[in-house]
Amino acid sequence: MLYAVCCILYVLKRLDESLASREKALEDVQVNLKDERQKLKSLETKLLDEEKMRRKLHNSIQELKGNIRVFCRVRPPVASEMANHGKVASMRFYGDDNDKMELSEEVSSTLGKVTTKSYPFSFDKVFPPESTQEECFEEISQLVQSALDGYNVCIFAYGQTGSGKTYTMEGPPGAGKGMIPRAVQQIYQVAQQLNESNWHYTMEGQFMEIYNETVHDLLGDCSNYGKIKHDIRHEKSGKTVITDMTSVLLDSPARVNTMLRKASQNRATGATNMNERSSRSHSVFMLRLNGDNPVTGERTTGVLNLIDLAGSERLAMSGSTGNRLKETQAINKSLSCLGDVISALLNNKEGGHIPYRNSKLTYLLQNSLGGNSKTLMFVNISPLSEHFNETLCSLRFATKVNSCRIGTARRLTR
Ligand SMILES: Nc1ncnc2c1ncn2[C@@H]1O[C@H](COP(=O)(O)OP(=O)(O)OP(=O)(O)O)[C@@H](O)[C@H]1O
Repeated sequence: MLYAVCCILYVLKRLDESLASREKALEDVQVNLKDERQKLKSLETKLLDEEKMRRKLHNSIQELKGNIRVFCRVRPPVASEMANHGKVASMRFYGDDNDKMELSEEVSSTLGKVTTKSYPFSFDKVFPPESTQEECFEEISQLVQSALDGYNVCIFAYGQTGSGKTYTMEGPPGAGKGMIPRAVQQIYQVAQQLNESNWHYTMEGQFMEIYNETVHDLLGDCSNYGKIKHDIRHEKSGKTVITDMTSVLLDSPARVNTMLRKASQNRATGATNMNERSSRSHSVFMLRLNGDNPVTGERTTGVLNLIDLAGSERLAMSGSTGNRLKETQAINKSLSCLGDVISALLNNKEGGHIPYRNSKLTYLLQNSLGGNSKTLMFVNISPLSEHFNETLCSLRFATKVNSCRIGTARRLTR
């Protein structure tokens, strides 16, 4: 009996010891957990600080590069042009930063003496004919990042009909895909990474066309095309609202392809000849990026505008009548207003007048062409000799834009 009691006491003692050591282990685990939580919190704070610093540095770099930048892109000759014995103009590309080009032509004097006349140009970047879409996008991807960080960004393609504007902006599907699908893809990727710093993004896209100074919805019901009047309003918050314009929530990269297809369908509805129409209207893809950080309480709205402008060639006014004359006048007016706005920005003193209201295009882009925005212009040019004069005009217009340096961009916060 005594032996049994001793055994029970012994077992109880061992159990007691084991319990005590488990309690101690639990205590240790709790202390460790507290330490780990503290470490995690300080890492989170560090991550937030680093993200803030990244945004600040990124913006400083963009400002140093200039808030209006101009890239020149020369397309290669296409097969049909080569088959028709198209003559390629003499062009030279140089500069340590791939930022210079020279156009040359042979001119005959009245005495029959042939000399070479050269026209040198310098831009932020020059893309020769062999440049890929990937190379072009690499240069603009930093501006896409700025839109995510809450700045208004405007990227537009300027040039004569057939110079490669649509190819640059939308591009053929696959490896050649253009700036719009690449920008959306980058935004998805970066938005996912920024989730780790507690930033949550939503993206809404609108796609519109300005034809004859009238705004059309390219994402609405085809049967409504041209029947609804859309007004442009700028709210005090800096937001641009276009009334009754379809807005598409872009919650997966595949949506952008569906959206581009829909836009091209609508464009076809509005035109008897799609190519003809696309070169005589401006298309504007407006992507609004709303960022929300519940931890820091920060909210940002950035807008990325990608604009494929109407063909810039000087269309003969004489002989044009009816619709053609109206179209010609509308294109000439809006492109020259764009030049006027840029000149005004160039010469602007604080608070000076900028004639945004003189055309639908400049009014729509008001918040993306000024002190509160970053702007990039692709001037697309044809390589052919027969387009030499138009090419020269485009390069001169772009030079005017390039010498325009606008004020410091401010981030839009909601
Ligand atoms: N970088 C390029 N590489 C290969 N082909 C190109 C390139 N740029 C343009 N092209 C081709 O050149 C032709 C004209 O290009 P595109 O339609 O993009 O011109 P555009 O300036 O948009 O004309 P439009 O004003 O009529 O819309 C197309 O056949 C296009 O595929």
